[in-house]
Amino acid sequence: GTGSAAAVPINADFDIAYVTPVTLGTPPQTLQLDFDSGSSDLWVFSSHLPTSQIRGQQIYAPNKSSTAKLLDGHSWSITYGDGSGSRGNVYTDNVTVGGLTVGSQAIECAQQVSSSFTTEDHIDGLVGLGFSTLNTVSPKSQLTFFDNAKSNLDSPVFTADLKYKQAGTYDFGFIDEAKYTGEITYVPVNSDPGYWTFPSSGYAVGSGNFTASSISGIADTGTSLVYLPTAIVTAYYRQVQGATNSRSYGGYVFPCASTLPTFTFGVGAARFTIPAAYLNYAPVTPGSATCFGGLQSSSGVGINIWGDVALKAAFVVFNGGNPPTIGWAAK
Ligand SMILES: CSC[C@H](NC(=O)[C@H](Cc1ccccc1)OC(=O)N1CCC(N)CC1)C(=O)N[C@@H](CC1CCCCC1)[C@@H](O)COc1ccncc1
Repeated sequence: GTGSAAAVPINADFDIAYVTPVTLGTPPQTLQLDFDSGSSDLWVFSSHLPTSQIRGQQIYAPNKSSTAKLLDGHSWSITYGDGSGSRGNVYTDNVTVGGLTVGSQAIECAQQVSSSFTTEDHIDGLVGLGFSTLNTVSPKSQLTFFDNAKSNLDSPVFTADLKYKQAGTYDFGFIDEAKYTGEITYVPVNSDPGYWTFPSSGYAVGSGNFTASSISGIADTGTSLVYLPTAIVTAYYRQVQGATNSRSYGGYVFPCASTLPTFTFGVGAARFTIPAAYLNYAPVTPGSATCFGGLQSSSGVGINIWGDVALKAAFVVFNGGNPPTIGWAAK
């Protein structure tokens, strides 16, 4: 089988995250979920949450689904890189994404969410697409939607075609040739950390020379920005008039009117250029003349992350075969 669903930006002014409609249970309950290749829990706002923690989100009510089953004695608790988090209990039920259905998928029902989830009313939960080793359900960890679907997929892959300020798609089980140009460059994935970790072959700032250097990082659809080693990031912002590394704003900022260089990264022999517009991420506060960069240092994060700012400059194939690989193509 195959599936295909839209990835819709949750904010009209800048791409902080993308959500995809997912139907759960019988009769179907549709929620807008953030597909996140940087984590491996499928969790939802649920009828088990105190109403004080719900602010406009859609919820999944297992007791309204004839196919829901409590996973007795199981719980989950997750904390993300930005400090947000959630926890709760677990049901299994049918989950459908873009025509692809998984029966008895673990649906982690939130009983508590952190304030940043309560205030982000466009995200009703997450679909983790990382490796199932990262799943937080205890005492028995659960499989991701992709891992459960894999044996029924025409091909054990999902692809991300994220776009700048417009809807893109996530496809499951097939590679849509119409979504990319040229060849797909595949490189090995180290799944041991549980992320889609792959080697990049180097970078260039604007029209400058390409610096060959092996950079290990993760392809993370759930992270908005790109986080790379400080040496690379300082080389980039040296080319930006008025750029400073602001402690108060938590990263590199610059006058919104500044001209930004592009940023090119290598995957094997292939080269992908992130347009300057993607790197002029957003005003630090609405209407401010100071803007926050889409490229930031990974020194505070602990791992290099190729987030949405980079992913939307390419068509990316997450190949869950044995061994797993990741493919990058121009589009
Ligand atoms: C450097 S990992 C930071 C990253 N979270 C972000 O990217 C959030 C995303 C967001 C925030 C608010 C609303 C909507 C989306 O956005 C920002 O943090 N920013 C964008 C806006 C900008 N002004 C400031 C920076 C992150 O934890 N991702 C995880 C998934 C994410 C969690 C929050 C909800 C949306 C999904 C995940 O893939 C990676 O988990 C880890 C990474 C590293 N070790 C542990 C966990």
